[in-house]
Amino acid sequence: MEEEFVDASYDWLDDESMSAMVDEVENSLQEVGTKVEVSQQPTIALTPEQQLVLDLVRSGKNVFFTGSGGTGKTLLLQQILRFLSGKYKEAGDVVITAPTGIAAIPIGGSTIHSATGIGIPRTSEDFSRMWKKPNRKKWRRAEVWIIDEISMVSAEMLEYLEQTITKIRTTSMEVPQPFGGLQVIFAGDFFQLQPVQERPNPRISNQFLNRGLAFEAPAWHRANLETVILKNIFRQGDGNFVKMLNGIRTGENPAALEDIAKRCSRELYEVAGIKPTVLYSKNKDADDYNLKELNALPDEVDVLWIESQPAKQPVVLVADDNIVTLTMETNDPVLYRQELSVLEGAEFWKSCLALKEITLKIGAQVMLLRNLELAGRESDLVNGSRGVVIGWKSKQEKLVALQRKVEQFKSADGPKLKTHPEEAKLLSAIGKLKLSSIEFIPIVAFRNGRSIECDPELFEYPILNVGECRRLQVPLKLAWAITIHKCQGMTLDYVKVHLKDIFAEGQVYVALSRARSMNGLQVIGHASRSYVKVNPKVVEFYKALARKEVHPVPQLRFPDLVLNFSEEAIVEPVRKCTSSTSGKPFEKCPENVFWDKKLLPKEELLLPVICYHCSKKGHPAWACTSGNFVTNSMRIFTCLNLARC
Ligand SMILES: Nc1ncnc2c1ncn2[C@@H]1O[C@H](COP(=O)(O)OP(=O)(O)OP(=O)(O)O)[C@@H](O)[C@H]1O
Repeated sequence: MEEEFVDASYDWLDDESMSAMVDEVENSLQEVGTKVEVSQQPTIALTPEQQLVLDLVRSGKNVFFTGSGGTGKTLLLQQILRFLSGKYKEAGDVVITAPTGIAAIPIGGSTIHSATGIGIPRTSEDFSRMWKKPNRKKWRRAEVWIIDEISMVSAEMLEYLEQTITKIRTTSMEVPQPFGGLQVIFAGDFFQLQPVQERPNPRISNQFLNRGLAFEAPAWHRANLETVILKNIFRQGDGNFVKMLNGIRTGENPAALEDIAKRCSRELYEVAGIKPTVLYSKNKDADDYNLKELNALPDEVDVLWIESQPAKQPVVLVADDNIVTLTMETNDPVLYRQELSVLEGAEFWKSCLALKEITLKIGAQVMLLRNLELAGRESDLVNGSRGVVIGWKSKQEKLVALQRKVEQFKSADGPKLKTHPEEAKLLSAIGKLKLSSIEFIPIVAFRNGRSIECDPELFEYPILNVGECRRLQVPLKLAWAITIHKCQGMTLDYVKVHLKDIFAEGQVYVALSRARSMNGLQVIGHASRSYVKVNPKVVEFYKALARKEVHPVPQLRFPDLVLNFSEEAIVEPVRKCTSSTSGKPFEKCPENVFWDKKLLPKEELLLPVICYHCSKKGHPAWACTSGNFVTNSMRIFTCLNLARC
C-alpha cells in the first residue's frame, strides 16, 4: 500500500488507470465548485449521523453539524433543502447562505452579505442596512436560516446579525427569541479556513473587525444548537490518505504533510487537454501564474461568429479610479488635502480584487468578482463563478442596445411617476458604461451554460469621515490558478498545491483535502511541518464537543450594536394616525405623526403616544420640541414632521 504512491514518475499509471484518471478529470470539470446535484442523485443513502441531522431539522431544532472535509456536509444540506422545500412552499421561507459566493453555489444560496443586504460591513452601524424595507421584509417572513461553511463566519458577524434579526422580528409585546425565532442550521468544519480579521483603524469609530470564531459568539450559545459530528469520509477512498489528511487537519500529525508531499511530488501533466487547477496561498502567485497562461494563448484568434467588431487581439481593460472627499465642496484646502492623502494611500488600491489593469484574450479562464443580478433576480452567477472569455462587444454597440431597452420601457408604460426598477438598472448600466473608458466589453461563457456581457461595475471603499475610493472596472479576474481561500468547499480531481507562503490556520488542510486521491494531486515546494497550523481554540472546541459539553468555549463580548437606521427604515407612512388627540386617517391628521405600523403592535396603535425627553411628560408627541417620542411600552420613535414638532 505504502509503495503504491512513492514512484515519482508517470509510469505508475497503467492504461486502465490512465483512462480512469481521464474520466475522473473530465468528471471533475463538471464538478469543480458545483459539487453533486441532489436532483441527479435521488437515491443517496444517508449515513446514520447524516440521518440524525435530518431528523433534528425535521423536528424544528437548531442544528450545527460538522466533520472533516468530504464527510458530506454540503450534500446533507442539499438533502435538508429537499425536505424544507416540501415543508415550506413559498420562496423566501428558507434563507440559504454561505460566507462566499463559491460556497453558496452548491446549495443554491447567496452570500450572507447579499442575503442580509449589509454588503461588506466596515462599522457596526452598517448592520442597520438590514432595516431597509426589502431586507427587513425578507427577514421578517423567513422561517429557516441556513449557513454553510460557518467556519468562515466570525463571532462578531454572527452576533451582530443575530441581534439585528432578532430586533427586526420581535415586536415590543414579545419576548425576544434567539435569532428572532428563526430555525437556524449551521454546517462547516472549524479546522478549515477561518474569517480574516480586519486591522483596527483608529480613525474609524465602531469599526467592524470580524473578530472571533462563530462558536465564540454569545449568539451561538443562545441558539441552543444540537451538534452532530459526521465521521464517514466520502471524498477520498484511500484510508491511508484520509488518515494523513486528518493528522494535518487536527495538527496531531504534522509529519503527514512531508509524507504526502513526498508521494505526490511527480509532475501532473495535461490530460485530455485539461490542466490541473493550481492552488496558491497568495493572490500574487495565482496572478503571476494566470499571466503566464494568458501569454501562452495565441495573440490573434479568428472570431467569426461574435457580433460586431470583435477584438481579435488581447484587450487591456483599464479601470477608472476616482476619489470623493467629504470636503470636496468646501473651501477648506487643508482638510481637503488631508482627506485626499488618506484616500490616495488607502489599502483599497492595493487589495481591490478588480485590478487597475486586466488583459484578456479569447480563451482566457476567468472568475467573476461580483454577484450578478440577471433579469431582476439573484442569479447563480456569483463572486467566484468560473468562465471563459468567448468574445467582445463594442461599448458603442452595447450603449445603443441598452438605450433601446430603456426606450421600450418608456413606450410600454407611457408617462410614469416612478422609474421601474428594471429601467433604473438599465440607466445605471448606461451611466457606468459612459463613465468607463473601456472600449470592449468581454463576453464570458460560464460553467452553468450562460454567456454574459460583463459590463464595468463600481467597486467602492468608504472611509468614515474622510470620503470614498471608487474603481470602475469589469468584474473579472484570471483564474487558471486560484487561491486556497477561494477553493474551500470544492472537490478537485486534478490539482497542484503550491506549499509556498502558507499563512493561515487550516490552509494546508483545505488545499490538500480538495483532492479525491493522491493520483490526482501534486504537491510543489518545501513541505515544512510549520505549515500545519491549527487554532488551539478550535482544538479545544472539538475536544469539548466530544465530551458533549454544553458551553464548550468562553464567549467573546462585543460592544453593543449601534443600529442607526434611517428615518425611512423605521418610519413609514401609515394609514392611520395614532397621536393622542386624533384617530383620523393620517393624511387628515393635524399632528402628522408617522411611524412604522409593522413595528407597532395593534394594541399600541390605540394608545396615546407621549413625548420622550420632555419634562412635561404625558403631552402629545407632536407638541414636543425634541422630535422624539415613545409609545407607552417605551419604544422610541422619531417624528418626521420636525417643523411641526
Ligand atoms: N451519504 C453519502 N453517500 C455517498 N456519497 C456521499 C454521501 N455524502 C457525501 N457524499 C459524497 O462525498 C463527497 C464530498 O461531499 P461534500 O462536498 O458534501 O463534503 P463536505 O463535508 O461538504 O466537504 P468540505 O468540508 O470539503 O466542503 C461528494 O462527492 C458527495 O457526493
